[in-house]
Amino acid sequence: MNPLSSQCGGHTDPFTDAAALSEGDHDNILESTLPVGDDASLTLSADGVIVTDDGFNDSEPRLCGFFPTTHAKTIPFFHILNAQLLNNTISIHYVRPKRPKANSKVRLRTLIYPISASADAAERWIARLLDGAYGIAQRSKRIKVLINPFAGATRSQVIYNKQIAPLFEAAGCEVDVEPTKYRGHAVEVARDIDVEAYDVLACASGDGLPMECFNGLGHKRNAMEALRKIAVVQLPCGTGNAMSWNLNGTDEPSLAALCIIKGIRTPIDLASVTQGNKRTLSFLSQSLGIVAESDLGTENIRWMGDFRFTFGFLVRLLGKTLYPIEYAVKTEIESKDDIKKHYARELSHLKHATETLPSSHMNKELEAQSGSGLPPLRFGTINDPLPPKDENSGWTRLESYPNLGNFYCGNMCWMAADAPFFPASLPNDGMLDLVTIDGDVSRLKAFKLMLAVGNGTFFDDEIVRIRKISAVRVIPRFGRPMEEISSHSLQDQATTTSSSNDNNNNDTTTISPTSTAPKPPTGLLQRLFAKVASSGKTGFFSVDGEQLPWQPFQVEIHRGLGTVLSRTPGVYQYEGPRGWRDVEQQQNIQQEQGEGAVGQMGSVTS
Ligand SMILES: Nc1ncnc2c1ncn2[C@@H]1O[C@H](COP(=O)(O)OP(=O)(O)OP(=O)(O)O)[C@@H](O)[C@H]1O
Repeated sequence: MNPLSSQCGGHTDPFTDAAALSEGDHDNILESTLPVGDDASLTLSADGVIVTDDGFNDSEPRLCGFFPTTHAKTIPFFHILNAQLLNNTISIHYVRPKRPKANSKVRLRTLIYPISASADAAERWIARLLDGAYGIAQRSKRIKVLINPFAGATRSQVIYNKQIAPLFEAAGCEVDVEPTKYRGHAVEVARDIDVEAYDVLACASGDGLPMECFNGLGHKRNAMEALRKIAVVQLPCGTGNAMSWNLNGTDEPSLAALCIIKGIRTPIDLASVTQGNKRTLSFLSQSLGIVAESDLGTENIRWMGDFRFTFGFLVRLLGKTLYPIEYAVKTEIESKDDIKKHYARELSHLKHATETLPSSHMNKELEAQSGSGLPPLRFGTINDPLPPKDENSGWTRLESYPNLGNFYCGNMCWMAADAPFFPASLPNDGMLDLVTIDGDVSRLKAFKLMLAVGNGTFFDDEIVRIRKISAVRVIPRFGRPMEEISSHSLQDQATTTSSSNDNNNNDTTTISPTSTAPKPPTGLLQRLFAKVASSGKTGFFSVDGEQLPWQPFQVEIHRGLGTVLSRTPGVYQYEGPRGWRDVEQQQNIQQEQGEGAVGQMGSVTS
C-alpha cells in the first residue's frame, strides 16, 4: 500500500479517475454503454468496464466460497491493456489476476464481440476506454529490454518470454530485446542508446542491471537529457528486486510488467559516489558494516540460499563486531519527529499537485542544465578538502566513529521484500536517509532490531539514528583492500587512490573489524563461524547491492536526476514512518489556527 492511497481516495490514482463520466454530462452518459453481441453490453463506469453478458464466463477471482451469480463483471481500468475495432468487431486486451491478492500473477485475456452500434460510436467508446485505462501514463511505450540470463534463479529469459512479452505485445508496446553477455554490458548498451528511439530501458534482472543502466546513461555526453528522457525500470527476475518493490509494490514479473505498461514517468534522486577519480551513480543504497558484510561477505556460504544473509548477520551480531570509520555528514534533517513532519509536508504537496505530477516534480535547476554531462558535484569528490564546518556549510567535521555497527544510506524505502529499512524515504525530496547503529549494543537489543525492520518499529527504535542528509564522506578504519589480501601483503598500509589526497583524509590505516565478544562454539559450528567471519579481513562497501572497491568514499545526492516509471508518482509503495499522519493532523490544526488568527487580525485591521 502506498501512503497516498487511503489519504486522498481516487484522486491520486489516474486509473480510477472517472472525469469523463462526470455527472450532468448527458452525452457522455448516453455513450458510455456500447451494445455488443446478441444480448450483451460494455459500460464505462467510474472504475472500469462493466461487461454484461450471460455468456461471459471469465469470472473474477472469488473470495472464499462466495460465488457471484450476476453476469455483470467489472474489469478495472488498471487491468485494461488495449482495445481495437476491426471489421465491426471490438477486441479488448486485459489482464486477470490469478488469485485475489495484491501481489498475484496476472494473465492475459481478450474479449471479442461484434458491435451493434455504429463504427464511429464504437471508436469514441474505445477512445474513452483508453483514456480511463491510461490516464496521464504514456501509451505504447518504446522499450529496450535487457535480460540478465544469470539473474536470480537464471530463469529470466523464460520468465520474460512467458509472463512479460505477451503483455507488452498486447499493450502495443514497441519492444527490442537483448540479453546481457557479460558483467558491465548494460552500461555499454545504455551509454550507446539512441535517446530519441526509446522511452524505457527495462531490466529483466535484479538491482544490478538498473544500476548499470543509470551509469551508462550517465556516461553520455548529454547525460542529463538522457537520464530525463529514458526511464530505467526493473522487470523483477533477481533475488532482491528492490526497485520493483519500491515503485510497483511487487516482485511478480507479470504484475510488474503491467505496472510498467501503465507506469507514469517520475523523476528520482540519484546519488554520486566518488572513490579516487571514479564517480558511480547509485539509485538505491550505500552501506558498510553488518548489513553489507552479511550480504557481500557471505558469498562463500551461498549453498545456504537466502539464509546465508541471516546467518552472516547472526555471526556478526553474536560477535558484536565493530566497524570503525571516520565520517563527516551534511545533515538536512536531524530528528525523527522533524523527518515525519517533512514526510507529511511532502505528501501534502503531492496531494494537491496530482494533475501536474510528472512535471511539477522535475528539478528545474537540472532541466535548465540539460545538454551537458552529469551535473557538477556541489561538494567536490573524496579527493577534495571538506567544506569548512560552520553553520552555513551544514557539514560536521570529520569525526571518529569507533563503535559503528551499521552504516546504511538509503534512497528508497524497501531494500528487499519484507525489509523497509527507510520508511521515510521519498523518491524526489533531494535527500538520502542515513541510518547508523552502534555495534556494541546488547545482543538482545540488536536481535530485536533485526525483527523490528519487518514489523515497522525500526524507525522509532531508540538505538537507530536516522538523519536526512544531502552528502556524506566516509573513511573506513577497518578492512584491507581485496588486492592486498590476495597478494598476501602483511603490511598495514595506506589505501592509495589513483589521485592525490589534498587534505590527507584518506590515508587509512587498515585494521580488522574488532570483536568485543568471547569466541563462538567449538567444532563444526566454530569452523562455519570462522569461515563466515574470516571475510572480515577485507571490508565490503555495497552500492545498490553491488560490491565497490574498499576505499574511502563520498556520496552526494542529485535531486530528480534520474527517471523511472511508477505506479504512484512521488511516493514509494509503503505506508511511511509510523505516526506521520498524526504529525500531519497536528500540522493541519496548527495551520487552521494560524489562518484563524490571521483572519481575526484581518477583521480587526480592516
Ligand atoms: N551474461 C552475464 N554474465 C555474467 N554477469 C552478468 C551477465 N549479465 C549481467 N551480469 C552481471 O550480473 C550482476 C548481477 O546482476 P543482477 O542484479 O541483474 O542479478 P542478481 O544476481 O539476481 O541480482 P540481485 O541479487 O541484486 O537481485 C551485474 O553486475 C551484471 O553486470
